[in-house]
Amino acid sequence: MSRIGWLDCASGASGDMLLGALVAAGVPLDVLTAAVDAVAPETIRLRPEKVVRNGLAATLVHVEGTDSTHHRTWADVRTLLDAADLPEPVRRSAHATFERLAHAEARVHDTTPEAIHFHEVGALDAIADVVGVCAGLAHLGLDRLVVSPVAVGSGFVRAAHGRLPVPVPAVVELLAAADAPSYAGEIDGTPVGELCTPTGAALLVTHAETYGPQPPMRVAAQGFGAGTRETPGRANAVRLLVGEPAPEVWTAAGGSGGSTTGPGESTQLVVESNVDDLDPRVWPAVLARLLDAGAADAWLTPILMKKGRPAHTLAVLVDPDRYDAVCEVVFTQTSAIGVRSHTVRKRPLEREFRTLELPGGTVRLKVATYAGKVVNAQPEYDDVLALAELTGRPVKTVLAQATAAAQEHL
Ligand SMILES: O=C([S-])c1cc(C(=O)S)c[n+]([C@@H]2O[C@H](COP(=O)(O)O)[C@@H](O)[C@H]2O)c1
Ligand code: NI
Repeated sequence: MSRIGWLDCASGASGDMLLGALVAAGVPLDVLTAAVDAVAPETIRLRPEKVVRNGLAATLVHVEGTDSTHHRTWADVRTLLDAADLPEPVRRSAHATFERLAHAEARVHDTTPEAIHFHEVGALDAIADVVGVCAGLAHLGLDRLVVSPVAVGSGFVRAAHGRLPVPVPAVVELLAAADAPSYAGEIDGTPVGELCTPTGAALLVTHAETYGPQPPMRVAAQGFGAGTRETPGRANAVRLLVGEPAPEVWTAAGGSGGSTTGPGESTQLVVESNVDDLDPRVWPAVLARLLDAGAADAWLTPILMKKGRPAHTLAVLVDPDRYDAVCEVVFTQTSAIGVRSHTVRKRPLEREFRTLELPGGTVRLKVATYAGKVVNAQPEYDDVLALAELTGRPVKTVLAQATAAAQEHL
């Protein structure tokens, strides 16, 4: 089963906030501690605390310990990571995170990555943040991580470099190099300080596959990772959602993208597969089972496939909540070994059934209205057939009578 994650960075992100979000979303603390112990044995301790940020329950991970070295070069950090007993994927992503930090710092200070002296971000606790987050994300085994546009903050912050404007230059460089969208995240135009730190930004851009709103997903876990500060008017926390990807859904809210909606419009999926090796006698049963499984419609289109093979495209129109049931029918009743799907907008006319009184019995009439006027009135063919059989009259005669009677409803 594939897994995806979404990071909601509406209050920014830092290394310890991301650690908190991972723990809150269900990553065992031991996973993070093992990675931290590998780079800083007996020096750094992770202590989770349940806190409330603006009314929301969140996890604050305290990164505690002492570290007298505050000026590590990128080479020093690399040596530390290389010497650590870390799983290879964790080491690789920690490397990549610091490499991005080194390149960002080099651009800020107009020097080379190798010449960079990390200050705060080179301290052991920051290195622990990085390996802890890399280990936590590796543990989740996500197929993709989507990151929201990042609130970076505004105003000024005091750091080893002195008073820095927010977003701090390293954060700007990190996000710019990854083409990641960001914004101040101010409330009512009031400067909010530093919401996204360089370590947070480096971790985001190293792990993000793409940036944007929450992708369609079935959420299995939600975790808020708290920052140390309490910020008025917002929960100072980064949020992680973990779940299963869901088919893309078109939102019927209208507005964005110039979409217009009509009465009764809904989003549906068209699920398709090209099939060239099913005995054609089986298809009617397949279509019937798809309708039984909740499909709104199911049909076949003859096609000529690669290598000149005659085949059919099976297409199924279905509500997103019946998608799984339809896939089950396709996979168990046909020889298809995969399906593709896309979202479509469905606009139905209002319709109702009326009854036609005909010689020997009744036939249902399906009446469709548009803008309050009847635009279509069609006798139900199954009823016509049944009445023809019941009365022993030709089907064409009953159909002609029903069609004539339907005219009065138009
Ligand atoms: O350590 C370094 S080199 C550093 C660079 C910058 C620049 O933007 S340049 C900013 N800071 C500030 O340090 C603290 C801690 O950052 P973490 O990423 O370790 O959380 C933070 O306020 C940064 O803005 C450090
Ligand atoms: Ni710096």
